Amino acid sequence: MPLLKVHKLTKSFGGLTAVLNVSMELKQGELVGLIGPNGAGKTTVFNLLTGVYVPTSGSIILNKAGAEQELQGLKPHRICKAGVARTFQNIRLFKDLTVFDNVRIAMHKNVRYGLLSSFLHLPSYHREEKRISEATMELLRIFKLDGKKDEYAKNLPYGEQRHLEIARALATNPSLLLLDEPAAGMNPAETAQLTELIKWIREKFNLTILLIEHDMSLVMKICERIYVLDYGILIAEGTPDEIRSNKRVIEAYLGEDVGDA
Ligand SMILES: Nc1ncnc2c1ncn2[C@@H]1O[C@H](COP(=O)(O)OP(=O)(O)OP(=O)(O)O)[C@@H](O)[C@H]1O
Repeated sequence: MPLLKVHKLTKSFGGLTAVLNVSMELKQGELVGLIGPNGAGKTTVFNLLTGVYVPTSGSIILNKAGAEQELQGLKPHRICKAGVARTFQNIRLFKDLTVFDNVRIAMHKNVRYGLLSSFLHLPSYHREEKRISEATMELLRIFKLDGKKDEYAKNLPYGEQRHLEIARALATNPSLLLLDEPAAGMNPAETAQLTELIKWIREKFNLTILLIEHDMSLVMKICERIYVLDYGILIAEGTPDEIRSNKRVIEAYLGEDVGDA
């Protein structure tokens, strides 16, 4: 049973159909790319998967430990709780909070104390807060941000803000991670480093990853499969080699000489 099953997903905005009958499946542990020209509908697919938009039609089914859950129509926080986390094309951190608090707040999705014990500051509250602080620091160490835990997010260099956004997404303990253009704005050295990091976190956190990316060196290097969108329609699906040599994809998006990894 796939981890995620998307069936005939459609989203129209008035007269414009941004996504039409998109079906895709992600197996547990896969690292899959979603590519296509500007305006093809990639971010709209992410917004549908995370509850920012309600689909016009179609279904999104997440399978967790053998139980299927329909996600379409759920609010973003319910979808996050179900195990889907994301980053954004334009970084959306809590810019006026510290690096530590950005991650700590995301961890609170999984708190194990009730409102009453928090109000009364019972031992269970203190135990849980300690656990959250330790787990937050552990994540910051992984992303080499522990030395900057007290800095405001807005003061981090761009590349580190992108890392912090991924750390914050992981703090919600997802089974599916959606990365929207994680390499945008990065130089080649930063992109190479990010490529390794994405591979590594997949193993470490037992994740399934779907990523949107225009940097074909990254996509072709780490994705096992790739879906290609054009004008809201899936025009191809396959391995990096199949996509590289797909005539329709070359015409719509890649051009003749792209994609050597
Ligand atoms: N909220 C909205 N209201 C109206 N139209 C929208 C909305 N969101 C997206 N669109 C339209 O849907 C289409 C797909 O946009 P989308 O942002 O999903 O493309 P994309 O593939 O992510 O592009 P890019 O690579 O440039 O980020 C575009 O024509 C866009 O203008």
